[in-house]
Amino acid sequence: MSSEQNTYQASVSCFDQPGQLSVQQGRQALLDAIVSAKHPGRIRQPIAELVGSVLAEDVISPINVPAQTNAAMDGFALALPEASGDSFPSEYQLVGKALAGHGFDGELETGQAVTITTGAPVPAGANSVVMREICQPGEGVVLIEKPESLRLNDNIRQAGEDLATGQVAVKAGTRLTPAHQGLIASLGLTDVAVFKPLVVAVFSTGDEVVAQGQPLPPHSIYDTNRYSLIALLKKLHCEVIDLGILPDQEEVLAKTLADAAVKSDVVISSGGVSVGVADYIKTALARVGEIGFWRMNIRPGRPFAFGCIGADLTQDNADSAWFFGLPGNPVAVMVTFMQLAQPALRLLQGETGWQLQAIPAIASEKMRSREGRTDFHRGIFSLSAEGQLQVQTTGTQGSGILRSMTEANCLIEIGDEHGAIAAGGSVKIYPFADLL
Ligand SMILES: Nc1nc2c(c(=O)[nH]1)N[C@H]1C(S)=C(S)[C@@H](COP(=O)(O)OP(=O)(O)OC[C@H]3O[C@@H](n4cnc5c(N)ncnc54)[C@H](O)[C@@H]3O)O[C@H]1N2
Ligand code: MOO
Repeated sequence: MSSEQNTYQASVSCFDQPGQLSVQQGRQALLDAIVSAKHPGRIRQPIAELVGSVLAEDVISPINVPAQTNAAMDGFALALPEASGDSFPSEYQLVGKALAGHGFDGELETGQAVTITTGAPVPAGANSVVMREICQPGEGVVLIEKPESLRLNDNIRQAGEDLATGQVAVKAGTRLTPAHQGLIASLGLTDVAVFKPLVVAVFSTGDEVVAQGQPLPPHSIYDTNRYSLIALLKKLHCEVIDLGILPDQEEVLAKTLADAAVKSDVVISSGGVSVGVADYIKTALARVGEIGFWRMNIRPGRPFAFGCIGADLTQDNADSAWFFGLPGNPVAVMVTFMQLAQPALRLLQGETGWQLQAIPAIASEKMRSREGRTDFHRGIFSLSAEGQLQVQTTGTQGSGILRSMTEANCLIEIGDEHGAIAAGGSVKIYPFADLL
């Protein structure tokens, strides 16, 4: 901690971090601080409502999927002579039907066939399925137009080829997608164990910040940050407590933080975290908890603060919560949420193996930055005619210009090691696909 941070001492230490951090160090420090924190408890979640939840236990397949070996095409199931190499007869004796949901009870002898539909069980003795389009069914026989195209095991889906009984279908810690929901449904399960939603309390600060529906007095601004934050948190599947807009008063902020920690796992504020004479978030937090670190070499978002409210959060402590103090500028709020708060929130939700997706791209224009600081520009990526991933900025990059976020499809990162990037230089981009 810097000497400035050391003036904000709390009773119990969750942290052991030095002063101004790089983005990498800050992200790691957040993860290190919370890695041993308790996950929220578990609940059983019905299979129609799994998307966005984090799986709390491995899902083990109780059955083979598919349960039976079945046809992948509408046509005829054939019993080919196995020992005839690649040369098969063109005529087969038609002895019955196997329709989806209705099997054929007998066993085929070599040279016999049944009509079959996609998904119907392949009868015993059959070893190939041939598409209807290249067959001519007749009275008691079926003729294959090009017998040289026949292959053993063609168009047959083996029992258990998707999942075998006892196989791990989805690992604990996975954030569930529509594909997982479908896969879990295919096992016949009605519900699975997921982590309870993380409860996150959110408020805006500032005497100039006004709620929607009110007239806008001189020197004021409508509250933007609470709404972008609530939307981001809901996308992350958190349960949100909206604490509204708080005035620039240390006493009120300290009381709100302490109260919020009792009913939430995480508290996120915006504004009041810099060095202005009315910026009280840090002093308020110091009264009811501890600042882990404050200020990072990031733009936008330099005054970002992280800490805890109440006692040691590595223990099961219902009156404590993690705290993220995001800067007031609306772009800084979204950038610090995505780059810093998001990985920590996902870890607290029990999600494992998730990482921010950084992709190399070529800058289509000159981009400003400074060595020793990580800059995040709002960008629009596309593929060039040559198939090269390229990115341009959305134009003016002020930290209060939220339009830049709405026009972008990614953040462009210019790391600490770089100054300005010339057109044609390499940058990293973070596509918005995950959250926006
Ligand atoms: N002397 C210094 N001044 C500033 C520094 C610094 O290092 N030294 N850092 C600048 C940076 S960078 C940022 S970012 C801001 C952040 O400061 P705060 O977190 O204290 O934010 P505020 O001063 O409260 O507000 C900044 C800006 O954002 C507007 N705002 C605040 N809340 C909302 C909201 N809910 N919805 C919409 N807009 C909001 C506020 O009106 C201000 O314009 O500090 C710089 N200054
Ligand atoms: O870095 Mo602050 O976040 O620009 O406005």
